[in-house]
Amino acid sequence: MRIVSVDVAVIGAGTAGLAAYRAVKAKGLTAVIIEGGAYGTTCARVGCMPSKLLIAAADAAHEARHTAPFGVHIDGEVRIDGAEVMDRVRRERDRFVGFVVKGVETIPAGDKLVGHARFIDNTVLEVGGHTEVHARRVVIATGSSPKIAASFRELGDRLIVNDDVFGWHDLPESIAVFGPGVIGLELGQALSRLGVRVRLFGKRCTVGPLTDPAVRSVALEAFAGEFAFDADAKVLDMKKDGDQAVLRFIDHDGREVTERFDYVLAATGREANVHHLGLENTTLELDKNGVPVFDKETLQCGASPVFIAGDANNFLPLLHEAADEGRTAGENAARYPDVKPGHRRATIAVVFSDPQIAMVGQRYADLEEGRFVTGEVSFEDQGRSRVMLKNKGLMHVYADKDTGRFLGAEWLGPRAENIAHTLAWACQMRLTVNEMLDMPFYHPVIEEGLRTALRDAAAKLGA
Ligand SMILES: Cc1cc2nc3c(=O)[nH]c(=O)nc-3n(C[C@H](O)[C@H](O)[C@H](O)COP(=O)(O)OP(=O)(O)OC[C@H]3O[C@@H](n4cnc5c(N)ncnc54)[C@H](O)[C@@H]3O)c2cc1C
Ligand SMILES: NC(=O)c1ccc[n+]([C@@H]2O[C@H](COP(=O)([O-])OP(=O)(O)OC[C@H]3O[C@@H](n4cnc5c(N)ncnc54)[C@H](O)[C@@H]3O)[C@@H](O)[C@H]2O)c1
Repeated sequence: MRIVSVDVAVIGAGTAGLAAYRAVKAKGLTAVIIEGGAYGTTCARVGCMPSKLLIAAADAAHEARHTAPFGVHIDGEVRIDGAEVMDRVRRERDRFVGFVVKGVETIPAGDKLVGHARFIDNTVLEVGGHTEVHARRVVIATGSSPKIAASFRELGDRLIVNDDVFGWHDLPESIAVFGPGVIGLELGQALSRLGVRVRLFGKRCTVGPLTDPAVRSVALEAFAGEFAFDADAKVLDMKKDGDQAVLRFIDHDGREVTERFDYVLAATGREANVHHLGLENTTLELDKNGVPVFDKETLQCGASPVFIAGDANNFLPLLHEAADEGRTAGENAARYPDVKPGHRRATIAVVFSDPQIAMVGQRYADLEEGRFVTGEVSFEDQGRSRVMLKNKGLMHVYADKDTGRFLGAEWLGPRAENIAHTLAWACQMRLTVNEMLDMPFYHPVIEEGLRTALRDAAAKLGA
């Protein structure tokens, strides 16, 4: 067994791990970055980027099919070539992965270790059965994986996860998607728009990350109006039969239905990759999910020299958060024991469905009852949205009853990815609703809808 001694060992060469490694090196310390899988990151390889590529193709198909209300007619069929769709997804995905891999190639060979890492104690790691790393500090940046209930295993090779979709060379005829969270909603709607027969099965009427019941019910109606979507499914049985999956379930009308699908996509949530890390060999305290208990500002696990960043800590599993947390964890690993809080931005999340879903600042579910007002706008009659025939959705903005400060928002509506940034910046700047209303609003734009919601909040504040 080879022995390597370094200041900091980083486990995982994803977005968080690479940021941590670079932060340590910038402080002039020695470091190794250990990767057990393929280089390229989850985001570029099987996450953000290939999913958005698939959605872009789906949007093109959808727009082409919906020109008639404008008096614009495409005479003839809108033809989707599944092989071409997947070819572009994989080609462009490989390009994005290539950029990441190029970056990894600039890391000196002596700083890279290939193999799965396991803790022997708090600061000694065994890597791939060939190397023992003695580090003064460790950063865990091992990402997350799909969480799949045992009942799905009956489906054998008909059961797939997001990673499998992006390896396809053609589109299937049909797919059952379990989990109307972020992944299930994005992929389910995209596949449906690309002509795949989709049925989306949910649990307890959740949709995306929404917690505001009114916004959620508008979202449920919008998506269920487009493709088969049972938000509170009662599945009786699922099994593999030849090269298909057979599902028996109770439909909306209470009837028992048996339906066959080419695949079942499990998008039922993700769990941190911490279970094969040998954490039982450390002194770290673990939470109920087996994740080390850590400080959300410094990312330090207890008082130990171990830090945890990105999806591995199960806190804010988003790309920009993984990059920020990686840097904080790396800087604090370098400074240990003199750790300090890293930069936390206002929270922002976008689901690239159509209409898009966005959440900024405090979630409705986390607001204190009686301490806030809700401003509302429906996009049904919002000028610009109606002009473009994108007039679906509902926005709720929340403001502090005493100070008038903007606290957060949840909504479903057109171009939410852009408005989310305006609102996240206002949130981080701790603006009041009146200060936001003092800002310019052009005409005619979707942001005028936001102004309506803010005016509604201002009226309720009595401001
Ligand atoms: C389908 C999908 C779509 C997404 N879309 C978006 C989006 O649009 N916007 C957004 O903000 N976020 C999105 N996300 C989330 C985003 O991709 C993740 O939050 C982010 O990639 C996490 O980065 P990370 O560095 O924590 O993990 P990763 O990039 O997964 O890196 C972890 C690395 O650790 C390695 N590893 C694990 N265990 C070990 C071990 N024991 N030893 C050595 N190496 C190990 C893994 O092989 C992996 O390379 C999406 C995710 C998915 C799945
Ligand atoms: N646009 C983006 O930013 C983006 C896109 C994709 C993923 N992500 C990240 O990845 C994370 C994981 O996404 P995800 O969609 O896997 O998880 P999720 O937690 O968002 O959704 C899981 C969904 O599965 C449902 N569910 C669980 N068990 C079920 C069952 N047996 N039957 C039916 N439904 C079931 C849950 O009720 C929930 O709605 C997200 O939280 C997000 O942070 C972000």
